[in-house]
Amino acid sequence: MKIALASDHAGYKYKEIIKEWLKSRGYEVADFGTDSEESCSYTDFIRPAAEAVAEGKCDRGIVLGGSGNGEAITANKVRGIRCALCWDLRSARLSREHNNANVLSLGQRMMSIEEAIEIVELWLSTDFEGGRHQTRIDAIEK
Ligand SMILES: O=C[C@H](O)[C@H](O)[C@H](O)COP(=O)(O)O
Repeated sequence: MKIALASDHAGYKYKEIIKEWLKSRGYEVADFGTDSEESCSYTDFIRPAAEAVAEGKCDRGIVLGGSGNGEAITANKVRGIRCALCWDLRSARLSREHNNANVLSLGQRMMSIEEAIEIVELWLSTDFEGGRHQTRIDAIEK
């Protein structure tokens, strides 16, 4: 599975750690930046990552910022993206089971790196339930 990864300066540290974690677990990673903790606009990095998922060049996306809010808002502007801002294991699990989220947004200022990796691991391994939830996703896409 190929993961599009992106952050702004406020999510950079976690992005780098999560990148190595993903590679160690056999995931292919496309890193869309940013490449340092120098202040920047998350839109420049998150949008191309979301587009890569929407275009099928990557299977899933993970975006990071200080809160994850602006990153989720940006990703969700791209048609076909269902980006979920997750803050714990339950929100991550439900974003897959009910929403078939194809992009995960996390806030580096909101959780420890251990919590972030636990969330990533669960999010990547949880399947969509389909059924009544697919009907709702179809309505969103229309
Ligand atoms: O929602 C946006 C993200 O959390 C950004 O990472 C955050 O706004 C960046 O803030 P600052 O420029 O103060 O580091």
